[in-house]
Amino acid sequence: MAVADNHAALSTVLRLVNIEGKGRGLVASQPLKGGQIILRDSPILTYSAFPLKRLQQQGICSSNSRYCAHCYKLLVTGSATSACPSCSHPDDAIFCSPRCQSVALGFTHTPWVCQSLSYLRNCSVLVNQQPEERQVQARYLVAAFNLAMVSPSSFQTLISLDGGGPHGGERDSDAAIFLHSIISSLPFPEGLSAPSLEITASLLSKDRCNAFGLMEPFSEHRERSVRAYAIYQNASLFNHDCLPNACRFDYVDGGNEGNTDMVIRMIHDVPEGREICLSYFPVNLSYPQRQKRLLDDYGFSCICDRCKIEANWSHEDGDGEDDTMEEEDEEMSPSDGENNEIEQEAEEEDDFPHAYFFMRFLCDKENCGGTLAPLSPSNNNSPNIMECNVCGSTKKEEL
Ligand SMILES: C[S@@+](CC[C@H](N)C(=O)[O-])C[C@H]1O[C@@H](n2cnc3c(N)ncnc32)[C@H](O)[C@@H]1O
Repeated sequence: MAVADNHAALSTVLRLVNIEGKGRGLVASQPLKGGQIILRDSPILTYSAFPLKRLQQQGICSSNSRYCAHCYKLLVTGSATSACPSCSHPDDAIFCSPRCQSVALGFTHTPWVCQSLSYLRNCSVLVNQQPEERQVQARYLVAAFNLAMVSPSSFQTLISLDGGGPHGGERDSDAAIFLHSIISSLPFPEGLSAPSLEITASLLSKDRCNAFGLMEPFSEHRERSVRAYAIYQNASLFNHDCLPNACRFDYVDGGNEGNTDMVIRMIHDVPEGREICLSYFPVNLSYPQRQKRLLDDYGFSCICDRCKIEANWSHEDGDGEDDTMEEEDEEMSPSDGENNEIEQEAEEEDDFPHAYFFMRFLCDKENCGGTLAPLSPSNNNSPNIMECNVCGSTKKEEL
């Protein structure tokens, strides 16, 4: 059933529908081809993924890199930058160009944001006694309340996003109580009161369910980490599947305007009417890791076809945190006894769709774990060239 809402400009190839057990979702309104771009979306809100106080001296911070405080492009050492006239913090006030600075001062780095971030950075109970995640959540709340002031309609869009079901806000209730007490002391402009605890909790749940990480540049020698988070009005409507049929590309360090736009491309062909899903994390996570992430962050248990199969495997990694599929394969052992061979054969048969997906669409570059999708057929690209959405490498598909 198609749903009426304010996403009219969504895309001509996607239809917004209600899907039982998932809320809203997007389906193909016509047959779609592998590589086809089905959505381009600009963020309604972005914020830095770095804590307010980077603890580099203790080796805790994962990156020494600096990014433009507005568009999050990498700032190359020695390149000309431009700074906020009222503050000089290297994470929050350095811009890659006078243009970014001028847009930021009227929008993302207003005097109120500038003052609020300085205030929070001096808030000892936040920066010295709380986990780094809490500091990043505080940044997000500043960005969200600023959005309410500079673009009330975008703030309404943010509030309208899914927050992980009716109990979504409860997952962050401790964080909400703590952050609300701190945020209430921010210097809100005259005539504007601090938001209620309920709004704070609701905003945190929107962030948890909808923020996409803009990753730091790929390196074969370092863990992937996030440089900034971005929330998109339309890309937030894609539901999750552990074997997705579309994936996201971004080109944060490329291009000029719109470098934080998200591009969603089809991984393979699908018929009209098929739901289009992304994977909310790298596809090579193990079953326990995926289930934990989905329950903790998004509030649901995944029952996609891949999870139905993998639920019957034995999972020995108790904490479910560290192992990817490749590592887990070694740990997964069928139960002892004469049925071993039969179980093994059944597993291998059931595995087939996964094996095919991993062989064809999982990037095999060291430390990458990205998904491969064909280049867009509309740009006169040679057929069968696959591009990785993490490391950006391309390879010709052997058919
Ligand atoms: C980014 S939103 C996706 C759009 C959302 N369904 C809506 O109505 O706006 C993420 C939320 O969608 C729901 N969701 C996404 N994928 C799902 C799935 N495979 N099974 C059940 N619920 C899902 C969960 O409530 C999740 O917190």
